[in-house]
Amino acid sequence: MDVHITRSDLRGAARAPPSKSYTHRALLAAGYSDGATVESPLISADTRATARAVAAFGGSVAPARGQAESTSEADGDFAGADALAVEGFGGRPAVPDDVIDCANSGTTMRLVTAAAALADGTTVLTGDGSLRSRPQGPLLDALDELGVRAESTRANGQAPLVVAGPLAGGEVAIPGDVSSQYVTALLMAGAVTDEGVEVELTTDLKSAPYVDITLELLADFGVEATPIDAAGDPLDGAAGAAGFSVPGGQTYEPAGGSYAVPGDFSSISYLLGAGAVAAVPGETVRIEGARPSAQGDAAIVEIVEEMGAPVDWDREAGEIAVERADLSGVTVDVGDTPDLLPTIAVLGAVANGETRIENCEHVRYKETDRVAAMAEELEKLGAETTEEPDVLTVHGGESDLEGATVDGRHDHRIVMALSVAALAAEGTTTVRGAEHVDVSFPGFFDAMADLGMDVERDGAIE
Ligand SMILES: O=C(O)C1=C[C@@H](OP(=O)(O)O)[C@@H](O)[C@H](O)C1
Ligand SMILES: C=C(OP(=O)(O)O)C(=O)O
Repeated sequence: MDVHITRSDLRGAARAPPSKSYTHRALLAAGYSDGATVESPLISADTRATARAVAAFGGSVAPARGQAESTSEADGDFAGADALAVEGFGGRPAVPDDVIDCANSGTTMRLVTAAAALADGTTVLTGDGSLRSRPQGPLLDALDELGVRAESTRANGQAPLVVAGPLAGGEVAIPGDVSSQYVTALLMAGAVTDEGVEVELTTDLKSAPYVDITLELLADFGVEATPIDAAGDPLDGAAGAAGFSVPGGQTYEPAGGSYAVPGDFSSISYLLGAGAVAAVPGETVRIEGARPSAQGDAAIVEIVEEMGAPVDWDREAGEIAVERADLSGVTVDVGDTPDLLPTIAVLGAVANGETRIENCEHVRYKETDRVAAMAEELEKLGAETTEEPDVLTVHGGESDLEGATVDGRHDHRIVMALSVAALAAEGTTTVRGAEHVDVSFPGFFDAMADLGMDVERDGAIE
């Protein structure tokens, strides 16, 4: 689907969709339990992939409330559901009847690979072309070190993957600079092994707040896991950890049998960015569903403020109000917040002066190489950029952005970030592949149109 966006001013309120990261973990944690309800889950292409995996392991996921009448439960679409009832597989995944298709979702593939290692038999995992090009090698090596058969069918560290358990637990070393999802995967599975798992990091951990999300969610499901320093002493959070320890033989069980998913700050970044570049002067764009949680991407609030836009975050009400302003360039380290890179790059293209996005090498291992994608697509809109292996510099203010046809690169975040850029570009911008917003923010264009974005959509949703 192409969308055609014409420069427009925004006003009013939008609701943040529920967090993708928390929804994946909550569905799988409920799968590891004897059953639980996941309240206000994100219903999207990626989280449906995790729901399918839970079902493949012998659990089930069904709408508990709010299911649209036109949607049958059996097709796993869950459209309109505002709670999902999960029947768990009780810590012992069954051997799946079929290949598990993780579609476009890296989180699903990593978390489900470690879950598959618990099964007494063989699981095969695959995904779409993007996912089959992303790195899985460090997780496969870790599982192999723990005595599980874990292979890439093409022997290139990429899916399709073959995993044959069962995993008993043990000690394992893994790099932390490719994906934090490997650590999350080992901790979630490690809790139900006989021996528990000790993970030693062989490099610094990137994307550390995502492991904090995992630790927070595990605690809410009654599961203990601890970041440790080099001496093996416990730490408060994942930042600076030398490793992690999760005792085995634990049971997943959320208090009261249910778990509520908070709003998604990566998704909020587009709404906030849109307000900062395109709110009607003197008015605000308001974002609801923005309660604090462990999400590192909440840093977008400070970044937008530092760039010069007035922002008011009422944490208790979970509401952020933003005004448009003349933005100035900033230097941001995205080691902890890789998913913010496309949004910050767009804000940098609209701002005056240079925006340096540092420590971003791991942002190249996502749905696409997002460093190169943003550098190249923003240039089509007239921005100047410089790309180094781990730094993206956007030279803002050189000239006004001009509408053009840009490629969303089959990547939801590139599509949404470029759509925000289009709000500030002269004339009309066409964003190709806009249907990919379905991965994390299916209602993105509806929310933007409600705020006043002049957007026309054409072509069937694939
Ligand atoms: O665990 C998670 O939910 C995620 C972790 C991050 O990936 P990496 O740890 O691979 O950087 C992030 O980019 C991804 O969107 C979601
Ligand atoms: C990289 C992302 O997700 P995943 O790793 O789950 O594909 C993302 O949502 O930006």
